Amino acid sequence: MIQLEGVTLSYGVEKETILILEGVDLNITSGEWITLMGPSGSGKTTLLNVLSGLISPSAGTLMLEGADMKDMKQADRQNYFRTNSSSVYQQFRLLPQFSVLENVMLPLVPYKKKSEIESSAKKLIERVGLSHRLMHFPHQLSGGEQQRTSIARALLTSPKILLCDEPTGNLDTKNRDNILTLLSKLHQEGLTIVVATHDKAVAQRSDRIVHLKDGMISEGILQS
Ligand SMILES: Nc1ncnc2c1ncn2[C@@H]1O[C@H](COP(=O)(O)OP(=O)(O)OP(=O)(O)O)[C@@H](O)[C@H]1O
Repeated sequence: MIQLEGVTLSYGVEKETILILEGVDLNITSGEWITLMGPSGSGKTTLLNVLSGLISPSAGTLMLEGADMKDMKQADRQNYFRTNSSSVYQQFRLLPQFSVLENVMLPLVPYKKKSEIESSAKKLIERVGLSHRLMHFPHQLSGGEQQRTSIARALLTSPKILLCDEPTGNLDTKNRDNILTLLSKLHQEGLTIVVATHDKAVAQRSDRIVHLKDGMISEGILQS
């Protein structure tokens, strides 16, 4: 589905070049759940940002469904990422002035009429168990409810790959388990998932753990 070969990312800060990712090789197969683990600053979020198209590698190859990203027109590339991948964040990133329903509808508001999006959004809100919270605002929700709202929002575009950055980082154990159960169901239904986390309980649900250290993949362990 997505292959990274020798992906390197560096930033120029003042006169220095800082290497954030170095020669990352990673093959993400359709339907698998990969967990990225590694110390703080090892490059997990940066790698997710490369996978979501937010950052382009400085060197190396990113193959999207067999096509080299470098050979794609910018509009095709943007369209690929917009329609194939969605992200979930530790801080939820819901818009405070909008209701649960409005937040979940947001990704498609620029592209479709609201009347066309509303029923899909409501189905997803039901899916994450929040139908009774439709018109509530983020500040009226618990952390777990906010994260379930953000997952519903991420699913609105029917992505093939879900990229999650510390999705349970702000949650207590019960809410973490709810989110993990939801992610596991989505995975069983065929969604490809990549999660960056420090939490071993999250990693245990995945097919594969990829360890990052200083921007390099240090090992990959296959779980039974
Ligand atoms: N725009 C930038 N300019 C310069 N350095 C950056 C930039 N973005 C990230 N970095 C650096 O890249 C390194 C990797 O950051 P990243 O956020 O990917 O790590 P991480 O593994 O996700 O960390 P954490 O577990 O703390 O979230 C860090 O040293 C960070 O300071």
